Amino acid sequence: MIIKLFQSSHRLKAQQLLKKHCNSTTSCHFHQGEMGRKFVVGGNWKMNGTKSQINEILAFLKQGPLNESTEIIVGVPAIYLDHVKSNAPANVEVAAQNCYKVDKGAFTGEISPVMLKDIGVNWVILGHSERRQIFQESDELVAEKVSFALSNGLRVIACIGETLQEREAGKTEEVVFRQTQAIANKIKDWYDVVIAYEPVWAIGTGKTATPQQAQEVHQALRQWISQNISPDVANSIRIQYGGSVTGANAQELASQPDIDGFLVGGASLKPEFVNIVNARQ
Ligand SMILES: O=C(CO)COP(=O)(O)O
Repeated sequence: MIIKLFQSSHRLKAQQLLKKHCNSTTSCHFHQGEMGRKFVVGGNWKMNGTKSQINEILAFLKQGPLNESTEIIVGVPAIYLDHVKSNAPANVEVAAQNCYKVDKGAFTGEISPVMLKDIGVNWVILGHSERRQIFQESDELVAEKVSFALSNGLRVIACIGETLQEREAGKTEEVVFRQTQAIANKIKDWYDVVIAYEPVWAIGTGKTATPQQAQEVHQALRQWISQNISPDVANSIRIQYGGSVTGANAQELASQPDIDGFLVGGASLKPEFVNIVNARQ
């Protein structure tokens, strides 16, 4: 069962079971430090695609080839979730791009985690900077959504990241720690959370963070998580980088030790997404 959990991406759960196992036997060969984090690449389609364009994306995903050791998730506009869920290759998971913090009621235009689960969708992207900025979602609301989605059995890609102004004011770490703390205030278990670090200045601008800039933030965040949440969570949680990732820059970014995958916007609509999925050698 532990091995199965590892092969899926419930690594933290597996790690905790292993820890118990290691404490109860003297002949255990597993040690925490030996446990890698499964590379995870998400395609965030945002508000793009007609049914026929989506079928073209599904066709290149089917054609692949897609690295079997990478977990792949596509973030689909709500209206096409059911269609993509029914037509995506089996190794491609489907995510919503948002959901609300209650299960039903008078919330015109919203969708709930219960509805997502009902059509077989197991993932949701929450707190994307476009939700935070254009739709004024606060740290508090994002955290409430993360908590509610998790408690309904969804797995969450939780997005954080600083604006250009914040970076230039030297506030990058302060912002990403604050956004993560807001989530930490509302959840206990991080098994089903992937964090996407997406510097706002790199989103859709063609200005990718350099591998060093991204690694620096990922490493600082992991250290912060170790000190403020737990060393186990820090060791296990996957941190994706997002912001102008392309087939051309993915490989070098993927070689950084604290970059565990990507959340890809524009390039996830194109066949080069396959190269990004396969970027971790
Ligand atoms: O916002 C993003 C993914 O969520 C990144 O978008 P781009 O890859 O288009 O910069």
